[in-house]
Amino acid sequence: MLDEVIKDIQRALFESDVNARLVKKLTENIKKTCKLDEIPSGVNKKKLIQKTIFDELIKMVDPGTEPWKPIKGKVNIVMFVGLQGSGKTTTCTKLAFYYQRKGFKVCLVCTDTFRAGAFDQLKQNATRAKIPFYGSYSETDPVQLAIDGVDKFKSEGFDLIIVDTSGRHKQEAELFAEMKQISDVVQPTNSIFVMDGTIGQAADGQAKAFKSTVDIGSIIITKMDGHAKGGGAISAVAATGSNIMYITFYLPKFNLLFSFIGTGEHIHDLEPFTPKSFIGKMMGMGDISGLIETVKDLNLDQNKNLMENLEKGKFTLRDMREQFQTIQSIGPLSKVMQMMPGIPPEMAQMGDKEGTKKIKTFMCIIDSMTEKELDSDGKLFIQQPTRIHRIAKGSGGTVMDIEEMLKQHKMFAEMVKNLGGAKGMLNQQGKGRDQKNMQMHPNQMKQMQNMQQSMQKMLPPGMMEQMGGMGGMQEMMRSMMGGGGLEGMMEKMGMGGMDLSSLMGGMGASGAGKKAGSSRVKKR
Ligand SMILES: Nc1nc2c(ncn2[C@@H]2O[C@H](COP(=O)(O)OP(=O)(O)OP(=O)(O)O)[C@@H](O)[C@H]2O)c(=O)[nH]1
Repeated sequence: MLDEVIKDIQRALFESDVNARLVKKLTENIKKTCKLDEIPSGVNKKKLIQKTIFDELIKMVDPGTEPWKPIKGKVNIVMFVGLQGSGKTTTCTKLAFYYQRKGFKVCLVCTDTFRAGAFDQLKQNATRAKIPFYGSYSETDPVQLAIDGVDKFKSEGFDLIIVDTSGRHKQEAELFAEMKQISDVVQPTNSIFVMDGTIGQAADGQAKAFKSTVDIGSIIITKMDGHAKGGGAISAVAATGSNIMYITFYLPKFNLLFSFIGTGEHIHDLEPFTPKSFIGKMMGMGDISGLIETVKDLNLDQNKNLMENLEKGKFTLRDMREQFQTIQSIGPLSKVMQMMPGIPPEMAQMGDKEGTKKIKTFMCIIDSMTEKELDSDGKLFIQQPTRIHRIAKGSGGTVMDIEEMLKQHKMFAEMVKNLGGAKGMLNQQGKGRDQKNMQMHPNQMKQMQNMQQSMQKMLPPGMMEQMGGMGGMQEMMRSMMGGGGLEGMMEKMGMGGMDLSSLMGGMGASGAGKKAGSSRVKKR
């Protein structure tokens, strides 16, 4: 069994052009660690093999050091370099947006005078993301632009100044000379090399050439969109774009640190590179740490009004609107769903359109409410149904939409009330840790069932099965309500610390793997 699995993985890695020495080392390590003859009966050998492969793959992409991170309150100057079309300008805005969300005072400087339209592109991206920018239509000297832009933003107290430089189609002396001059005047705290993830073996030469000209601190690999195909260990390795595999497995050996990966053309499509998450996603295990980070970025506990209301067991329509707004700020729902183990990307995409549309409709409805209605518990709509018709007219939503939204709100409001406010919830969390089968009040049970039913209606077909059916969903919800929030939930689902074996068992991820694997076979 082990030999078979190893052969599969070797083939996949060779097909991906991964260096033969690395493949050999990986094989040796797996054989050394995974001594199947010595495993007592009762231990699931398949799971053990998968866990070993997981650990070994992580070792292959993990250089053991953290890439550079900006420090808040200091002037951090980041210079972006890379060939034309690698995705530099797009990635500059993505990175700026990423740190803006983390509370940095961020800005962008365009020094690309080579490509017509480069400044317009940066300007458009930056304006959309509300990020201050500097550039010029008349100044033709990139070095002067760099000096002026950086000076301006330094004097204005920005703590992260991102400088976009121009690219060329290939590695040319002119490009490197310009890059060096800008680097000399700007004195970047960190230079980031942006590399197109689809270039395969050309990555070596490119990385070496750029690294020998400026002191590159880290790499962002773009166009990794295809890599997140779910799947069991081996099929997923094969399903992964071959060129991307080559780069991710090979460049850490050059001592080049990956900081982020670009996963699409939109501003939200940037993810920190962490070996565990990367390999986990590759194996169809979701990205738990990414999910936790995204949730932390939302700073839900800093929403004073909501927290105060929850503590009192209150949940108004205004609170609901704030929740919708928060959800929107993290980008498309599919981004979050893709991080969840067992949900294949194509399924997440399916949920995206409908979910986002519904949230927009609900927000328009809430925006048409009066202050009194917003701060209410929604009962006044039952007492005076004419309010519903008024809102339908003003919001463009239908009476049915409004009723559906009010029903959702009522369900959550009652749940908050029944759980006895935030204090009650905390008590339940404590209990939940010790009690395997948390005792619920009949009211709570009913709320939970209602919630399950409406969630089921909102989920795309097939997703319910992915989540382990109604039983899986019940377990997840019980964990959410009683087991210490998201992290507790992961722990209960057997995903604390991304333990592969329990994950495979707990989530039915191998089933998702089969699907992804088979679609790959068809493609070839
Ligand atoms: N699918 C996908 N496309 C990307 C990604 N990053 C960038 N792109 C696209 O790649 C193309 C080139 O990106 P740019 O940001 O214009 O490239 P650049 O390196 O700034 O090019 P120059 O300014 O000419 O040097 C654009 O169409 C981007 O939308 C990514 O992560 N995934």
